[in-house]
Amino acid sequence: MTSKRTDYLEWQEYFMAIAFLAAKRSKDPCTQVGACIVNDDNVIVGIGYNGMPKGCHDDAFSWAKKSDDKLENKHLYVCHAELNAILNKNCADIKGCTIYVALFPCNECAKVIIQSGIKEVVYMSDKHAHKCNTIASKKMLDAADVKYRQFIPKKNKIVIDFSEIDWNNMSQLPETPVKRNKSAEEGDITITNGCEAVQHLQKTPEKRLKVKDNISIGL
Ligand SMILES: Nc1ccn([C@H]2C[C@H](O)[C@@H](COP(=O)(O)O)O2)c(=O)n1
Repeated sequence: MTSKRTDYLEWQEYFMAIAFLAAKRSKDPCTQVGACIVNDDNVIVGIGYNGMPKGCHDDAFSWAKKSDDKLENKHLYVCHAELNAILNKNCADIKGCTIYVALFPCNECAKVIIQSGIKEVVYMSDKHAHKCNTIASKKMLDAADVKYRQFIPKKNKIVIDFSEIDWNNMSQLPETPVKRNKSAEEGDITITNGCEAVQHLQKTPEKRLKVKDNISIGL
């Protein structure tokens, strides 16, 4: 029996990665934030990123942070990722859910989180911990018994490679790097990792059988 793969994403990695992927949609030139809301069955019930309200076009409103013209500062207008994730909810209510968010929620988001019934915040960065709005946020979350904890990922990067879907069963090649144990012959390849072998196979399909038969394993 072929066992399942072992390098799949764990739930928390997956949810935080969804939050980070959503952040890729943000037009904020300085800070892109994403949020992902999950219920007790590990079902995603809301996703959001920081952006201007509907109808307030991204090119019509300034993304400035410290403009002399106070009305040019984005903070007056931008909807935070947590707010958008809550407003984007795809179910009647999100009571008892967990929100995964890249940055610790500000005081305004804490209000919405509390009022929505979310019971836990999982965050990556608390870089504004010293600021009043974060201190106030924690004061309210604590008073409302909304738990919060930092997520420390096992891996710093998750790569989404769209070409992966095209791999055939040849991608089930040995995962550990192997080296050639004899002089290279035409068509031979050394598997330095399954990816390279698969890419080579895809480029030279006429050699597929030859290369497959002659793939060197071991040292
Ligand atoms: N928990 C958070 C914190 C921040 N944001 C958004 C709001 C702004 O677009 C940006 C913060 O601005 P900056 O750090 O550049 O002053 O990040 C959010 O959505 N959720």
